[in-house]
Amino acid sequence: MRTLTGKELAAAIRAQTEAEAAAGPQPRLAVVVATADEASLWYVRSIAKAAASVGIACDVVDLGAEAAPERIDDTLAKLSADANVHGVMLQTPLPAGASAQRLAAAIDPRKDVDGANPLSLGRLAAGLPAFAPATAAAVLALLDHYEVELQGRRAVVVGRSTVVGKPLAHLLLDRHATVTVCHSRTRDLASVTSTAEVLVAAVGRPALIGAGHVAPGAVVIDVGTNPTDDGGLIGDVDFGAVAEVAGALTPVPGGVGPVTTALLLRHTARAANLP
Ligand SMILES: Nc1nc(=O)c2c([nH]1)NC[C@@H]1CN(c3ccc(C(=O)N[C@@H](CCC(=O)O)C(=O)O)cc3)C=[N+]21
Repeated sequence: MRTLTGKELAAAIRAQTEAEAAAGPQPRLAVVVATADEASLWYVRSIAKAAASVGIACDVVDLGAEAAPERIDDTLAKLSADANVHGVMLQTPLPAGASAQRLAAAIDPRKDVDGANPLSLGRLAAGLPAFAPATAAAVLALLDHYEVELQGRRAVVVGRSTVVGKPLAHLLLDRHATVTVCHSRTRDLASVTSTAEVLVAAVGRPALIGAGHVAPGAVVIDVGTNPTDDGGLIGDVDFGAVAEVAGALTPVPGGVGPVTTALLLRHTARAANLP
């Protein structure tokens, strides 16, 4: 079984991004936060730290966990109109009553470095240039890095979220995989996931995918980052059990996560260099 780690790939992407960022005016990323969620705030700190390391300016705009949707909308619109800001990201989760899908429409698609605006998702589906959500892009980057063939192969995505499952299905289709998307209402999940040559778990349920869900030799990508009670992190895949069956598997932590952060910064550098 091959362990597909993301750390080296993330470092390589950051090195490239540092060079791209140095080629023009300093790229600037604005991260809008309206949550007290610990995992989410951890991600924001790690984005800020990684941005600094590659020469990208990062403004964290914290509106507080009680922020009204109108205030979030207004902030996204102002940042989108600010010529000094090249990338705008709205962190999730959001306060009750605020919809990420609705609010993301206020992000200028040219600055939409986490692919959250519905226009970005539509463009992605239509095969037009757009920023893909960094997490979905990270799955493809890992598969490419480890030279996993996609053309003509059966890919199964578990999870249909707007940030991962749906955009990822389009990215995989674009690469000529045969794609099936499963979700909470899928009957007999294991019978579907067992047909996968490439299996991606992106649901947010700790250890949902066990040995019985995986075909021998399959490539398994674990997108889940579920916090544990002891302050650790566990994926959607039962690593120990699936490692006995799979041909290759990404670890959590140290798999998709670091590549996600690196790609968000790459997108920001590219947004800054758009003609
Ligand atoms: N609009 C939006 N886009 C997101 O992409 C988004 C979001 N909101 N809200 C929160 C989640 C969470 N998320 C993570 C990204 C990287 C790691 C990551 O790099 N984790 C490290 C380990 C961290 C540790 O050890 O605690 C790793 O996997 O190696 C984790 C979690 C992106 N999210």
